[in-house]
Parts: sequence; C-alpha cells; structure tokens
Amino acid sequence: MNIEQLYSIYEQHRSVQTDTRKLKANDIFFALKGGNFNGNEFAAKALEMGAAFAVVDEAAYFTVPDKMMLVDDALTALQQLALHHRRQLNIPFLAITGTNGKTTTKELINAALSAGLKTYATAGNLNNHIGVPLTILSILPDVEIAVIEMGANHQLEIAAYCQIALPTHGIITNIGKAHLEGFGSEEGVKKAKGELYDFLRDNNGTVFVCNDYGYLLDMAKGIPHIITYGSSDADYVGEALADSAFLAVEVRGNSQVGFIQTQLVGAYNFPNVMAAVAVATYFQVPEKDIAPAIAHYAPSNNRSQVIRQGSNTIIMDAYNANPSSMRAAIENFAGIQAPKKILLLGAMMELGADSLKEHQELVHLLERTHWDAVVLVGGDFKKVNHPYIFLENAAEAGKWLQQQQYQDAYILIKGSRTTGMEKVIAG
Ligand SMILES: CC(=O)N[C@H]1[C@@H](OP(=O)(O)OP(=O)(O)OC[C@H]2O[C@@H](n3ccc(=O)[nH]c3=O)[C@H](O)[C@@H]2O)O[C@H](CO)[C@@H](O)[C@@H]1O[C@H](C)C(=O)N[C@@H](C)C(=O)N[C@H](CCC(=O)N[C@@H](CCC[C@@H](N)C(=O)O)C(=O)O)C(=O)O
Ligand SMILES: Nc1ncnc2c1ncn2[C@@H]1O[C@H](COP(=O)(O)OP(=O)(O)OP(=O)(O)O)[C@@H](O)[C@H]1O
Ligand SMILES: C[C@@H](N)C(=O)N[C@H](C)C(=O)O
Repeated sequence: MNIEQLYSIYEQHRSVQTDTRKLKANDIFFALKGGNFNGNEFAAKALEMGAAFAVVDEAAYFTVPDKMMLVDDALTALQQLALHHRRQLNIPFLAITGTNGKTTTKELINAALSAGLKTYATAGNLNNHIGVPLTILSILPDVEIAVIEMGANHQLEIAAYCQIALPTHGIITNIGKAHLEGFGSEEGVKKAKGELYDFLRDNNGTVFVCNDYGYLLDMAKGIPHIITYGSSDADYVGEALADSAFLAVEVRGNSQVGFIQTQLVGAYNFPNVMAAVAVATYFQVPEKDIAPAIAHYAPSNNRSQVIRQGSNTIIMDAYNANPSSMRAAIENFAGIQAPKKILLLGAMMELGADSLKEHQELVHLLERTHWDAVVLVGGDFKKVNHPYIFLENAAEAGKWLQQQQYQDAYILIKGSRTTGMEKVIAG
C-alpha cells in the first residue's frame, strides 16, 4: 500500500467510515472484518451509496479499480493512515486512559478546553483499535488540541494506541479492578495502563496526575513533566462539597476558577472534575470560563445519570460496572441523606477467576450499611452467599420495582453493560 496515495485521497474528503449503515456521501469506506460480517462485502454498495472511495483487503471485492484500493489488511491501513495524519498535526495530543471515568473525564476536559481552544475529543466511547484511528482521522487541520480516549482489556493495547496517536500529554484517571479476565490482576491493570506513562517518559511528555493516588505518583516517576491535581499539596487543588446528590467543587489556591456546581452525581467524580480544571488552566483557557463550561456538562448514556420519577430519585449507573466503580457507587450512595434507599445491582462481567470473590466482597460491603432493600441481579450474584433478594435479569428486577410502589425513595441502579440494568425502569 502507498500511504501517501491514500493520504492524498483522504485530504480531499477528510471523512472516513467503516459501516455502510452510517455512511455519508463522500466518505472513504474501510472494509473491516468483524465477528458477524466481512466488510469487503459492503464495499461496492458503499460506492453505490455515495462513498468517494473504498479500501478493501480481498482481491475478489476489488471490483472498481479507479475508486478502490486493495491493501493487505484494511484495519492496518486505517491505523497507518491515522498515524500519517497524526504526523501532520503539530498540536498537543492528550491521551486519557484508566480503569474508571475515562469518558467522563474526557467530556469534562473537552468542555473546559473548548471554552478557549478549538478542541477535538473522542466521540462517545470510540476508544479501541478501530475507534482510536477513527478519532484521529476526524481531526481537521484547524483543531488546536486533541483529546484521545484509550480503552483496553489486555496488555500492550495502550502501547499500540500510543504508536498511532503519539500523545504529548497524558492522564491515567485511576487504576482499579476491571477486565481482570484479560489483565490477570490489578497489577496487570497497572502495567497495561502504565504503557501510556511509559510512552510519555520516553518521549519527553507531560502527565497530569491525581495527587490523591500515591500509586499514580509512583508510576509517573521519571516522566519529564508532571503536573498534579487533587485535594491537597497539588498544583491544582480543590475541595469536594456535597450538599446535594450533585457534586460541587471549590477550586482553591491562586486559581480564578472558583466554585463549580456540577451535574455529576458522586464524590468519585471529584478527580474527574479536577483533571479538567488542571488541563484547561494549564492550556491557558481563561479561568473565569472554566467553571461554567464544566457546570454545563451533563452525563448521558446511563453514566451516573440522575432521573426523577414521580417522587423517586433514580441514580442510573448502568453503563458499566466493576469492583472498583461498584465500591465507589455504593459508598457514595451510603453517604447520601435520603428517607429510603434501594439498590438494584446487576452482576459484574469480565472478571475471570476473581469473579466469585469480587461479587462476595461486594456483598460484604453492602452488609456494612442498612438499606431499605437490595436486589442482586443475574450472573455470579447467583453463586454467592447473601441475605438479599436475587432476581435472574433486569426485566424481573423492573417488575419487582414496579410492584413496590416506592415513594420518596432514592434508587441506585448499576451493573455491567451486558446485564442491561437500564431496562429496570424501561417499562
Ligand atoms: C468492526 C466494527 O466496527 N464492528 C461494529 C459493527 O459490528 P457488527 O456486529 O454489526 O459487525 P462486524 O463487526 O462483524 O462487522 C464487520 C464490518 O462490517 C461493517 N458492516 C456491517 C454490516 C453492514 O450492514 N455494513 C457494514 O459496513 C461493520 O461496520 C464492520 O466494520 O457494528 C456494531 C453496531 O454499530 C458496532 O458496535 C461494532 O463496533 C465494534 C464493537 C467496535 O469495536 N467499534 C469501535 C469503533 C469502537 O471504538 N467501539 C466502541 C467500544 C470500544 C470498547 O468496547 N472499549 C472497551 C476497551 C477496549 C477493548 C478492546 N480490546 C476491544 O476489544 O474493543 C472499553 O472498556 O471501553 C463503541 O462503539 O462504543
Ligand atoms: N473516578 C471514578 N472512580 C470510580 N468510578 C468512577 C469514576 N468515574 C466514573 N466512575 C464510574 O464509571 C462509570 C462509567 O464512567 P465513564 O464512562 O466515564 O468510565 P469509562 O472509564 O469511560 O468506562 P468504559 O471503559 O466502560 O468506557 C460511571 O457511571 C461511574 O459509575
Ligand atoms: C462497556 C465496556 N466498555 C465495559 O466497561 N465493559 C464492562 C465489562 C462492563 O460492561 O461492565
């Protein structure tokens, strides 16, 4: 493949698509293979639908030579094109990884930076081997700073994304227990996420580190430029104020940022907010504009969303779940003052050999607090000892909740993506 040739086609259109179901006129279509389809089969259709060009990797589908390029592997071509594009962009690239809060931190940073700079940030959760190159190829030449989310469920994944995104700056939000099936252990998570720090250490990079997490400071040793944020002794210091379900933050010190009333539930969002304060201030966004920008951000897609239903307040946190985010959500919920507190918790996935132990530990955590009701739903919750109600799936949990006719209750709903706990309030 001639990457220069492909890049000159890209420069004419600057819009790349891997899915005919989302195709727009003049997109360049990359034919990827997945678990269900062979994208090559859609290449000719993509051109009929108005795609400007198609990149295929099977000769049998190379049917329109003047509008197609045949490559060895279309995914590799996509990644190489992204790297080539990255090299043309002489702007800061901030990479974000970590166990919990990547998307929220990325959205908060995007909001805060956008108050002063033309910013491009990963759309939604496009954070993997396909999503990272698609993100980079969406960055137009007038963008002043890029924010790239990187997800992973196995070793060397983040290292590979760094070789495409070439980050100049980085954040690891935190290290916790998730995707243990692929990472092996929490140490394995640390090693895998630490690949971002390794890249920045070797490339004269800059990291933003939460000073409240000693383990991150240890991991960051040797990185040339370290900027800290947190609740004390940091370059950017703030205090979490929790007068309501929603987090408020007072930024202290010389900062002009001041008071931030967020639309985020949970004290666990404090470091996410402070990361945005630190990054935006560092990149010289006018400080008076940072708090309003952060305050404006409201989470969607079941990421700790607050939903009022009649007199009930629902914390819908059904986007994902793992032992560390479950712990954070339960401890936060325990601290909320409410007349009645109900929990409906779906099972946690991708925990491998630790799964039963982690579900059992969660039960022990729940037992430390008095709740009005606890419902455990599906998966490995079926196999552990607990004094609570167990239901097989989210639909049953939804029926149970309707039957209770709760009034004035606070209800926490959380679980792994595949448990679909959002369905609890769908009917
Ligand atoms: C390959 C692909 O993009 N698949 C998407 C597709 O899936 P589908 O099941 O329909 O088909 P195939 O994958 O078999 O299709 C092959 C190709 O054919 C295209 N195609 C198919 C039908 C058709 O009519 N026309 C077509 O052109 C198709 O588009 C393929 O290119 O559609 C699904 C529904 O929209 C998508 O969900 C699916 O996307 C996959 C999952 C994907 O990886 N998308 C990336 C762009 C992405 O970034 N997705 C993120 C989620 C990332 C994530 O899970 N991150 C993890 C950590 C990373 C782990 C990493 N190791 C990993 O395994 O991913 C995290 O914890 O955050 C997102 O969508 O939010
Ligand atoms: N700093 C944090 N500490 C612990 N849990 C958090 C933190 N921030 C967010 N969470 C939890 O993680 C959930 C998902 O948040 P978010 O989507 O920002 O994380 P993510 O790391 O991007 O997840 P994913 O890897 O699945 O994309 C939230 O709804 C909340 O329960
Ligand atoms: C949704 C995906 N990014 C994720 O976090 N998966 C875990 C296993 C979950 O859904 O909880």
